[in-house]
Amino acid sequence: MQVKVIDHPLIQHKLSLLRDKNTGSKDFRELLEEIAMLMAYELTRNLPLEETEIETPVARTRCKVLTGKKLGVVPILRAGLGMVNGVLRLIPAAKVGHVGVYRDPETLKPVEYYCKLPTDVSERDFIVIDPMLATGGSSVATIDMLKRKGAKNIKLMCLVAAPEGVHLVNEQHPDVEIYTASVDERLNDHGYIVPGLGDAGDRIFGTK
Ligand SMILES: O=P(O)(O)OC[C@H]1O[C@H](OP(=O)(O)OP(=O)(O)O)[C@H](O)[C@@H]1O
Ligand SMILES: O=c1cc[nH]c(=O)[nH]1
Ligand SMILES: [Mg+2]
Repeated sequence: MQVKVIDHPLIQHKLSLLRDKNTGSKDFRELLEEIAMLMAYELTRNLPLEETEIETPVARTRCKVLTGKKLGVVPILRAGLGMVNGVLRLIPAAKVGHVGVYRDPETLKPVEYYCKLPTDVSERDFIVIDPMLATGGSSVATIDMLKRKGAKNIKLMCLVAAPEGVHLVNEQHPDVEIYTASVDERLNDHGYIVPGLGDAGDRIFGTK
């Protein structure tokens, strides 16, 4: 199983608060955004730097700045929207694409309904974001879509993953690195992650 678990104490603490069924939508949204920002810090660890020369109030010096590599963030609607602002706080120059995929509650298969990406897809590195990686169907469908449009370098960032979803993404897209705050035990008979945190979209938007 190829997956990077980000086990920073701040992320783990906030994730535990998110899992609690008594956490309401307002706190859920705030915590999710904070965790997304902390996870983005880890995902961007290897961004390329270049040297430049600047003048401090004291002396001229050489120092490092980002090369300006083009990045794209792609939330999977709806629940992925809850992570966008956290990621953009660290990489504000990233363009945001949107992919609409929902999981049919009977078949658990992904249903695609929207796709709007930056025009220069093939020039960007992408981070696909969604709090939940359950069967993996929605993430695989989104990555398929991005690759069909020309994306070559994609990372997947989710909050909670099931082993089943990690295996499917590894199998279908072995080049895509998965980052998560937790690999949980399993899926239940309805395809929900156990222990998980319930339906992420409904908890963010208060729809249930
Ligand atoms: O790995 P999978 O088995 O595909 O399940 C995960 C997907 O399910 C949830 O979305 P949902 O279908 O509930 O849509 P929503 O975000 O609009 O609520 C979640 O946000 C993922 O996109
Ligand atoms: O546990 C799960 C599985 C799919 N989608 C969710 O929102 N939660
Ligand atoms: Mg949902």
